[in-house]
Amino acid sequence: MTQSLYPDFQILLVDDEPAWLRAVSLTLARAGISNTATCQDSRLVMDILATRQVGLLLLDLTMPHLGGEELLTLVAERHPEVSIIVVSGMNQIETAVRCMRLGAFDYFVKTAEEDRLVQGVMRAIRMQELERENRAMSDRLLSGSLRHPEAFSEIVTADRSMHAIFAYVEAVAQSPKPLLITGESGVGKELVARVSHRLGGRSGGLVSVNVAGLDDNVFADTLFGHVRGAFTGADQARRGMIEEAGEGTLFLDEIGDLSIASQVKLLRLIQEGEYFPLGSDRPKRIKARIIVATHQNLAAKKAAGEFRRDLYYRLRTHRIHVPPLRERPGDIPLLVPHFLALAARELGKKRPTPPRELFQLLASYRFPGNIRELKSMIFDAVSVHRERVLSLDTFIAAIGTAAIAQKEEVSHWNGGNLFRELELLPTISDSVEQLITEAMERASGNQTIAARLLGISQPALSKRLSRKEL
Ligand SMILES: Nc1ncnc2c1ncn2[C@@H]1O[C@H](COP(=O)(O)OP(=O)(O)OP(=O)(O)O)[C@@H](O)[C@H]1O
Repeated sequence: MTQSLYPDFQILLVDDEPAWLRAVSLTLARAGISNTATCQDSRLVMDILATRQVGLLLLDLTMPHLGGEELLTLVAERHPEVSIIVVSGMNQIETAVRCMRLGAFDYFVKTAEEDRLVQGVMRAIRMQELERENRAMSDRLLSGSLRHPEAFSEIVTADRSMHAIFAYVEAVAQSPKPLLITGESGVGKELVARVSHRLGGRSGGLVSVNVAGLDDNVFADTLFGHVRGAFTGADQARRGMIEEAGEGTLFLDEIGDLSIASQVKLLRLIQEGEYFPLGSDRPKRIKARIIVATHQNLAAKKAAGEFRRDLYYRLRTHRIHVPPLRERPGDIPLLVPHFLALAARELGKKRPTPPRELFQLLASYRFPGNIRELKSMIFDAVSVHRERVLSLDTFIAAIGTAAIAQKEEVSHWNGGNLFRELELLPTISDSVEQLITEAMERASGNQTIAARLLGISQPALSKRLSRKEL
């Protein structure tokens, strides 16, 4: 079995003393830092840097032929992407200051404790990882191209903002930091989370938990699990979802609904990377990546004191906002045939042809339930349809009901009187005329649709239109 090396880049130890090289390699290997190489001749270092993926250099200062300070100057100038830690036999503050000025990341004395050196190396590794991640992310975002366009095939869209989201999802897919996905209900947040998991190339699966409505104890039990006897009724130990996710992804949906007590638990989990199963005093490490989603406005919840500020900042390191369907109307003509084919396949029917008016009707609607709503409208229509051409009736019925529901919401907010704010009232005939004109505009001139929006029959609308020659 081949063991993977850590970190992804090589750490080169340079010193003319073989005993020191061996000792430091061993110390680092014991701390899990295995991707190391050694070099006894400082004159070879520049060639090695030109040919290998070195990210960090551990450099002695006193070496024959090419001294450490000279080499440090050369590397800092020609390979600014490589971090350098100086490990010197000399405990002189002036030398340390000079080295830092020349570009060293850190300075250690050879007699210092092993632990301090290991911690310094870990710090430099993390910094390198962060820089590499940022570089990769900007390269990909700037090039605008996707490395794995096939991963996004489930997400049907031609919208530019969605393509920008794809590039971002790809860029941060391998980051260990959490990913926050916001957007109205039904816009496709879970779909984005699934693609992100797939692109992360993680060895475990994707485990989804909807945290809305979970009280704090159930939240902790669901995520952390419990040991046998942890509480009355805990006859068996239970693995939590974190363990289920293993080295995969833990997707927490509806994070905006989390109670403050559970927010504290989630914050600790993210900060410390550790958790305690209920009833256990032995901490476990989380290996999964966390993705969270919400349809709520977290910034507003934070401002209202309903969402913890520290958790909010932790979660928003990588964030995506998926726009609602009404802001990408160009996607409707792509989504309709996609869902028609899907529905026909799932319902074992022939794929119906959508009537032309369907697109006008859909374009006039705001889709508060977004793509999920469009999908279910199409599934409904296909399930009742018999003719070759799809009937508009189910759509008109669905949109009519939803439009009434929307109107009720609006009238609730405005106190139910559209005219109260007006100084001068329009005449009845002016109001009717404007209402009809607005409905016809929203329905792109389709009388059947406009009549549904107005709550009258099509012949009644037609009569009014011809009467007023609107
Ligand atoms: N661009 C898209 N292409 C194809 N199907 C989509 C697209 N966006 C969403 N869907 C489908 O719409 C439905 C809703 O998507 P999803 O569950 O991802 O939304 P959500 O934003 O997570 O919703 P909620 O906030 O209610 O959890 C799913 O069946 C999903 O497959």
